[in-house]
Amino acid sequence: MKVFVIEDNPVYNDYVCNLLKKDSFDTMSAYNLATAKKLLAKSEVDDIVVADLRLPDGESIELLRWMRANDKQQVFIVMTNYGEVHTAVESMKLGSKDYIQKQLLEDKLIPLIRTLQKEHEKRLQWNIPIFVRQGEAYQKIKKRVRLVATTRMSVLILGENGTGKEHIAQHIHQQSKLADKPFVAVDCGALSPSLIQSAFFGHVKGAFTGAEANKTGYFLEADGGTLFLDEVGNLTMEMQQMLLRAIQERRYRPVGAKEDKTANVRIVAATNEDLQKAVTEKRFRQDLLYRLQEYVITMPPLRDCPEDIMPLAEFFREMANRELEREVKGFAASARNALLAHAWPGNVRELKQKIQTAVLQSEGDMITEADLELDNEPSATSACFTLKSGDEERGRILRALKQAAGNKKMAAKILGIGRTTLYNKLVEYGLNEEN
Ligand SMILES: Nc1ncnc2c1ncn2[C@@H]1O[C@H](COP(=O)(O)OP(=O)(O)OP(=O)(O)O)[C@@H](O)[C@H]1O
Repeated sequence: MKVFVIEDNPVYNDYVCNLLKKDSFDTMSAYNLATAKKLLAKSEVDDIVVADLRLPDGESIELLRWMRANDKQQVFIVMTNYGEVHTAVESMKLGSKDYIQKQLLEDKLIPLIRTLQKEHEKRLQWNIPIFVRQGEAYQKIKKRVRLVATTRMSVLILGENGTGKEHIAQHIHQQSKLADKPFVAVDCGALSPSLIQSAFFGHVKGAFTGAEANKTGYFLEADGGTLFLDEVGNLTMEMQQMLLRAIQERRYRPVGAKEDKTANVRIVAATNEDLQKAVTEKRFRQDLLYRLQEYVITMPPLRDCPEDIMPLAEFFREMANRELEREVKGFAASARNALLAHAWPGNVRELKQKIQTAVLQSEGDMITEADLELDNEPSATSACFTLKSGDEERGRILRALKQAAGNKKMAAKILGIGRTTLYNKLVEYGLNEEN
């Protein structure tokens, strides 16, 4: 998946691309409509276009029209300045997905793209095969899933973006007694604050302007089954209060209704945020957090599961071969090393994307390091090698050494730390002799 940035000001174009690259998105730039059309001729269905409203050779709405006329249905986001919102809204009638004010771009662009990406994944979700990971950390998670699945306890799944939290939520549902009932996933970050109450609880006809018929909310849709609250840290305080009541008292009231309904769902929530910190900052209710975290499952970042990287990569290679009708047979040694050394800030999602791109670009039987387009500088995420307990840190170092077959330079790269730091840690943990 790539993001096409169409913006005539080169400095601003670079700024947008860098913002996206920092979050491990691939980008392509165009500075006018003509080049944009040329680039888009080779776009994939899951690509996204972010375009300035006005370009030197026309308006980006023209580009959108051209795309739709040429059966290019990619998501289109318009960037606007103050005062241009009206035209942007017009563009949405033509099928652009959203618009974003340039003044708010830094905060809004990445969350918006993530939401759109997830919507795309969701449309494909039920066709997606899942690889059963065998790594040590993952085995522990499977055990925790098994233990909690058959209870009615609320589960909070923690972990960085792309670690597979939603899959775990689905496993919990599938292994529960509610498996034949619905699993409803809600992206709490994507809901408009003005409609959120109705989205969760539904509304009755005439409850507010535009409420032309009764609407079923997520609670009723998931009745008897599992309600999965993704990015739960993004809920407004008001919504948190209503959710707490629904969970605690098992009752909720549809907007405009005269009576309560019974809430009969099991709640599984996920977040990549430190919710305890959000509580301290008064952005999240402590009482709701207690309710959500009756049982906690923490997904490790992919860089902490080096033994899973190659099996997952092989799995995604085969998937990509099937989807793209290619016959790429494996990975060259340098590509393997690069995969193992990369810090994977975007976790499994990033690995999947990189492999898909590599399969597409590969010219021979084997994927090369260049096909992967990895930037192997230790990333900001991997650099924060701050571990809570010595045992955990020791374990991570041992796993990295095992994965790197004892090569300390490679192990340091996998851990995202310098070689000197690794040597110091080996001495500290008495590992310098055995390794
Ligand atoms: N074991 C696996 N086998 C196959 N694909 C996987 C596996 N784990 C994760 N993925 C893929 O990685 C991507 C991210 O997974 P998922 O949406 O579950 O992560 P997440 O932690 O919920 O992400 P976010 O925090 O962004 O919501 C999806 O495309 C998913 O299909």
